Amino acid sequence: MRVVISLGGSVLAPELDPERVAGHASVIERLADEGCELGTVVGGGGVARDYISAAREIGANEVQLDQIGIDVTRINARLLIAALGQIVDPTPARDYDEAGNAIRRGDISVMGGVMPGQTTDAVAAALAEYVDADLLVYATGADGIFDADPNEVDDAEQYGELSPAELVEVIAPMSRDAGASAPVDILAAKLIERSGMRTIVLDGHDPTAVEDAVLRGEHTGTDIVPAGGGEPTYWAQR
Ligand SMILES: Nc1ncnc2c1ncn2[C@@H]1O[C@H](COP(=O)(O)OP(=O)(O)O)[C@@H](O)[C@H]1O
Ligand SMILES: O=c1ccn([C@@H]2O[C@H](COP(=O)(O)OP(=O)(O)O)[C@@H](O)[C@H]2O)c(=O)[nH]1
Repeated sequence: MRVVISLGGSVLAPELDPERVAGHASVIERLADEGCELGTVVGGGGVARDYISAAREIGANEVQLDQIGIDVTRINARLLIAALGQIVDPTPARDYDEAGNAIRRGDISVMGGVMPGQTTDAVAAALAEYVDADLLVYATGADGIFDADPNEVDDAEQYGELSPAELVEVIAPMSRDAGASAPVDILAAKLIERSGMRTIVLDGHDPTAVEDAVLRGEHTGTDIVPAGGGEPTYWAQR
């Protein structure tokens, strides 16, 4: 089973904590031990937002801010690689070919951002389509997609399941500025719609949530189920 995991910066590196990074790396190693082929895409987290807000104050434009964000995601990729030992491609992939080649060799691939105007959510969706993944998992700061930000609105309601077209509709009004917060960005939603990729969005603060979802199909987040997706049997295909 081939899986792409998007580890949001808010779960991997809200601030720098080596134990947190090691916890996520342990889960990735266990998934590899269970026979999963893995591509991992990491976000920028608090450090990226600090850099972006400082540069915005100085007068940087949105593309410059995105470039700063991308650089930080690549540093976070190196941090996760450092925690993953021997079974990982030691260099963060700069594009989808590099990531795909590493995965085909049997290595875990880790990458950050690739180009301005998007976030690592879109990178993960593109990588999942490129390597023909069975499953795409977003480990983020909320337990799925809600009708409002659940960290801001007390009675926000979760969508247990969405079609890819519904996902696009829910995500479309959210901000696209550098450093903006959304569980999945609009380009990611459109790529998921185009590819029909089976996708889960879940709260990744506890790294074992990803393991439960991938190996056992157990999670409390949002399932994005393409038309004709049928029963989610992917975890039985390992
Ligand atoms: N409709 C929504 N549903 C879920 N989360 C939302 C929504 N709107 C805003 N958010 C916020 O988006 C955050 C995820 O964005 P971000 O912090 O950039 O995550 P990540 O680091 O995982 O990419 C969530 O923690 C939540 O506070
Ligand atoms: O392909 C990419 C990936 C990231 N970014 C920039 O880097 C920031 C941090 O990445 P991301 O939002 O994925 O991090 P997270 O929200 O997970 O901390 C984004 O807001 C963008 O400004 C970008 O421009 N292109």
